[in-house]
Amino acid sequence: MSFLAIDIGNTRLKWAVYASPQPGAVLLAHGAVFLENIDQLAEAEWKDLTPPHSMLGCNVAGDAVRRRVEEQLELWDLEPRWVVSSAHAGGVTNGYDYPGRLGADRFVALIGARSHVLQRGGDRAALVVMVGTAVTVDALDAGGHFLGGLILPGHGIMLRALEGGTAGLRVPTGEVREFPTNTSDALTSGGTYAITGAIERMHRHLAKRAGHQPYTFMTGGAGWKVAPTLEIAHELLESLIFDGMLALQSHRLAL
Ligand SMILES: Nc1ncnc2c1ncn2[C@@H]1O[C@H](COP(=O)(O)OP(=O)(O)OP(=O)(O)O)[C@@H](O)[C@H]1O
Ligand SMILES: CC(C)(CO)[C@@H](O)C(=O)NCCC(=O)O
Ligand SMILES: [K+]
Repeated sequence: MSFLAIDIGNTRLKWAVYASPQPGAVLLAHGAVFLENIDQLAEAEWKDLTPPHSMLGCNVAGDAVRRRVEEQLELWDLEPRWVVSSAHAGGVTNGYDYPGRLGADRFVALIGARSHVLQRGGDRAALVVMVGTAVTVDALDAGGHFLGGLILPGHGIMLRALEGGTAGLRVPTGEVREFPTNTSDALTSGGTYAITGAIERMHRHLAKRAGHQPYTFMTGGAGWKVAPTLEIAHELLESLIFDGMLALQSHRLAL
């Protein structure tokens, strides 16, 4: 019973097909396309796939994009289903003031993180970091309660904002340096340390609240760029959102 998981971010759509809708299922195929190219999925990347039996998606790119993806899904006899953040699902209790307003990608990543914590024995808090178009840094306590989190601009948005708002900051990508001595390095280092600084700060908040060192799980297209500069122990879990969707789907089927 193959299962298609779709993660629509603000820059790219990521998809993966698993042999079954269960955590740890075998990955059969996967891909990523920029949102500009999603109207070609059915005639390109998805054309020769074995038709999946079920699907679940999470979308933070708006209803128009979701509808365009649903058109592509007409290739198969599937009921499109999309995650909506709620007060409680997949072992996570959502502490947002208005639970439905939490980005579905954040909710699903928290559910994925919770399933990783449970696999490792349970009783530990987790910091869930997603480095994509935007960066989110979300805190999960040892009981699976989402305590709250940060949203900040990703690297690309920070650079574009600086380029757009100034006359002298249109320069090539630089290197991360402790003491940058040119504009390129100053911008690249500023963006990277803004992100790692926020992560390290939230890690302190969560360690203090939990009374122990939390796990730190990092995911997202630009996670690998941040990882070398991050001064706390962490794990890159590229498939965290898909792990969350597998956990959600298996919970749903078990009900
Ligand atoms: N070499 C780079 N220099 C600066 N910014 C970059 C670079 N590569 C990627 N980015 C930016 O990092 C952000 C995230 O990249 P990417 O699209 O790979 O992540 P993503 O997880 O697919 O994002 P989303 O889920 O939000 O669509 C984008 O805003 C992109 O512009
Ligand atoms: C913050 C992003 C853009 C990260 O992808 C997404 O989760 C989103 O649009 N969230 C909605 C607002 C919120 O989570 O509070
Ligand atoms: K995302």
